[in-house]
Amino acid sequence: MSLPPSPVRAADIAVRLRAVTKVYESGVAALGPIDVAIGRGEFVSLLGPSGCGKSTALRLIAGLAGPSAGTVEIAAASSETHPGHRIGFVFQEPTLMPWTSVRDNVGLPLKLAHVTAAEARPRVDAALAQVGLADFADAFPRELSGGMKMRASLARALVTQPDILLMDEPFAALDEITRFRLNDDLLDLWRRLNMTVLFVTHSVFESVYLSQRVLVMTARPGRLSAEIAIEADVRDDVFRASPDYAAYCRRVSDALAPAYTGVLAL
Ligand SMILES: Nc1ncnc2c1ncn2[C@@H]1O[C@H](COP(=O)(O)OP(=O)(O)OP(=O)(O)O)[C@@H](O)[C@H]1O
Repeated sequence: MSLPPSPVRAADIAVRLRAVTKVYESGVAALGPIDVAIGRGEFVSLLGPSGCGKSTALRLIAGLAGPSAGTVEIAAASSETHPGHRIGFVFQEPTLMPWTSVRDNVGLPLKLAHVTAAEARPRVDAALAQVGLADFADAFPRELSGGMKMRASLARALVTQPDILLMDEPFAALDEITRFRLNDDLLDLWRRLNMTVLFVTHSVFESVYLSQRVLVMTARPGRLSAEIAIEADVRDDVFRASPDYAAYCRRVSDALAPAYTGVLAL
């Protein structure tokens, strides 16, 4: 089903996909056609069944792969608020180098960009402080809990001061309490750092809690089937327990249900 034009105004668009499709060399039609616009500073979740092309969509936006058809447009960053990279990427696995410290892991993107050690040090310290890991700079990944590893992975994405943060099911492997805490910390970072966030998740509850807009995808090849605005200014335990939250979760679940029709029979 094609959606009506996005409510996002053209001048405020950070990411726009026009008629994007992705067919892998294996012949798998993974995505699209898909048309979507993400506003500057928006927090948008992408929700859909396993294998519907969510990660593919993120990879196309990050430029890690090219579309088979259509265009992916990334707006220029505001150089004042985001002097660094355009895009940061947080993967489902923390993918930290086990043989070196948290500090070196977080500083890797700067090292790869040939930033001097003296210049990198305060930026790494700032990123670690942003995710609450200031006291663990010299620790090794094996000394960190799952949630702390994910914080380190988040810091590694933030160290380049991206204005678009792509997150691919980052909290899926964490226990619920840790996940809730990271959800709150992520929202806090999003507000403070003025980032555009595109967040992939399987969780209806997580998508409603975090997002201003939830984009629901069909089964593969993933297309957008619904777009649900979550109109709640405050996201906290009160919101999580509210009738509004439950109603939004119901709406998103209902929108998602058709995508699973037939999937279990495959
Ligand atoms: N590099 C690749 N080469 C061939 N096929 C691929 C490649 N990457 C992904 N696919 C296929 O494309 C489809 C979409 O994959 P993708 O990882 O984008 O889905 P997803 O929605 O993120 O899945 P999940 O929720 O399980 O992580 C799947 O059928 C997958 O097997």
